Amino acid sequence: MGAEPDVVVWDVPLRTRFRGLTRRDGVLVRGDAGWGEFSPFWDYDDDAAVRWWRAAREAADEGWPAAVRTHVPVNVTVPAVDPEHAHRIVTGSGGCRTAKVKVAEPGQPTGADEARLEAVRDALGPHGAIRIDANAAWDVDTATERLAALDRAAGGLEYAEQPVPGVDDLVALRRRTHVPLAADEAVRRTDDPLEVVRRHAADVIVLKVQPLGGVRACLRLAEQAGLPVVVSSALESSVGLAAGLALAAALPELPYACGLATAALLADDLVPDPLLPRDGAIDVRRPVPSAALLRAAAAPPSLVARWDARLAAVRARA
Ligand SMILES: O=C(O)CCC(=O)C1=CC=C[C@@H](O)[C@@H]1C(=O)O
Ligand SMILES: [Mg+2]
Repeated sequence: MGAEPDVVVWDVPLRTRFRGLTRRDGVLVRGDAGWGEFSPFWDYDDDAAVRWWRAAREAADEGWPAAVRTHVPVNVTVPAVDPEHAHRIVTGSGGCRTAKVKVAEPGQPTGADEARLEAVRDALGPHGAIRIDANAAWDVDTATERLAALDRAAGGLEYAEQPVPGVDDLVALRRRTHVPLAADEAVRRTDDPLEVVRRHAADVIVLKVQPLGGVRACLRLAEQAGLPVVVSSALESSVGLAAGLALAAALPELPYACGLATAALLADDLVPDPLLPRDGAIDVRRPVPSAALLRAAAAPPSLVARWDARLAAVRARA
């Protein structure tokens, strides 16, 4: 057997369609500190992907700052599935007491979101917390009306993540709803991630390690923001999730469950001991990929060629 390669292109199926995807792919790179993950979604251009590359290099070359906690409470992530499926996902989540439910999926009939939220409430019980994520699907009027209806259907919403697209819309909506608002795309898809904070556009900010350039970059943002932070995944393998976990573990305060339980959405993983919750929390650790699982998840040659070209373009910009 030869030495293991230091760059691996992987490709695994999802259990359920999520964000329009049925598979997830990316690159692992190995450095002195361990493996890092580089897996920008294909709708991020090469300039935007530079931050994802910095996060991968930080993981591979430096590792992460010290943890101040040993486990991180997480939400179960419920894709835009039918009510029975949503119920099963929550009851099989590994004890999560918070659920994040995707809503406003294009093409779904009226009432689908309400039915999913009722099922999630039934599965969680009265003391669980339910948050929704609309991925910027609504305008301000629609969001005002939908948040009132979904707040009722859920028996109370903890918050709504990015119900409307931009900072202006969040500011306007915030005056018209009592549901707290979390900013995700308004933080990770902009050159000015703190605009939401300066303009009082959100109650909570969502931080994702790869799109924001690494654990240390996120820790700086959290400190400057001074708002509650929810660390969420970018649907990574457990290698990439470990960086999110390291961020959540290093934050001085962690008032909300984090969106890091997404290994459950992947049908395969790259490590023998994926980062899945037990009793609603994930233990802070850094799992190591196995050669056998990397071989099993190896991408086909056409996809390897696409990633090689993308890596070269992004590294030239970094
Ligand atoms: O926050 C979670 O519960 C899981 C992560 C998650 O929802 C997302 C991961 C990756 C891409 C995004 O479209 C999506 C999100 O919008 O937050
Ligand atoms: Mg989101």
